[in-house]
Amino acid sequence: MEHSSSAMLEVAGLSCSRDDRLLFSGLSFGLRPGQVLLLEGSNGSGKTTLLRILCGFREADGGEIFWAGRRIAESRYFADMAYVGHADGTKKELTVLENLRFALALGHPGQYSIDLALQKVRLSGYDDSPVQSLSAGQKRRLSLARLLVTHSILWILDEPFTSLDKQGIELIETLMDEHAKNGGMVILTSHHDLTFPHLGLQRIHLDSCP
Ligand SMILES: Nc1ncnc2c1ncn2[C@@H]1O[C@H](COP(=O)(O)OP(=O)(O)OP(=O)(O)O)[C@@H](O)[C@H]1O
Repeated sequence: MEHSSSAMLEVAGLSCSRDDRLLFSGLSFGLRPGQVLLLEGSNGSGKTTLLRILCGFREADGGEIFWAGRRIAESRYFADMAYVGHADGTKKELTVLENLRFALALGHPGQYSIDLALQKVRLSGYDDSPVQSLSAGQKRRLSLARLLVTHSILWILDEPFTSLDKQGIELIETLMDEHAKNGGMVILTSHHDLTFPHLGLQRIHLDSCP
């Protein structure tokens, strides 16, 4: 099915209930290259659930999601999108380097080499460390390096600031800004406001949906 919109990602009339509790319905928004969308809402309002629907891990009860005018299942969406969730998506028994090589083998090369990405997230020198020996914040930095070594247009980030120190928070904001300026898109959840003046920042507050 073709869908005509100027947005690259178009969410149309999405609804979802869990345990007979309506989380959202008729949720519609569009995202264009260069835009960042911040999903806000209180605990249990459905932010993670919405992200999991956007990642294809969960079916919505109603509505459609389009990527470049096509239903996501009929598009390049899953090749163009990268998700960093609560679990970080790293393999704990592998080393930092092995994790990044693994990510690269599954995706297309991104803007950064592995060395540069490790420098960027300040994990240089940890190449041969097993992930299970890293701190929570270092694991989060590794999951960001994964985003940098592979090419994806849409980053979907669930609470990316968790476990990060002040410098780590600034790093994510800088990376998101660079990604958006390069024509990428970001959807993130956060209980903290962004401190960076992202151009094209959109907000959706799930407590006010429906
Ligand atoms: N595994 C699950 N099984 C059943 N219900 C769940 C499950 N996970 C979440 N829920 C319910 O779905 C609703 C939305 O949860 P969700 O995790 O999407 O909220 P959230 O906005 O991300 O919350 P938080 O800010 O606490 O991370 C909540 O009412 C929660 O109880």
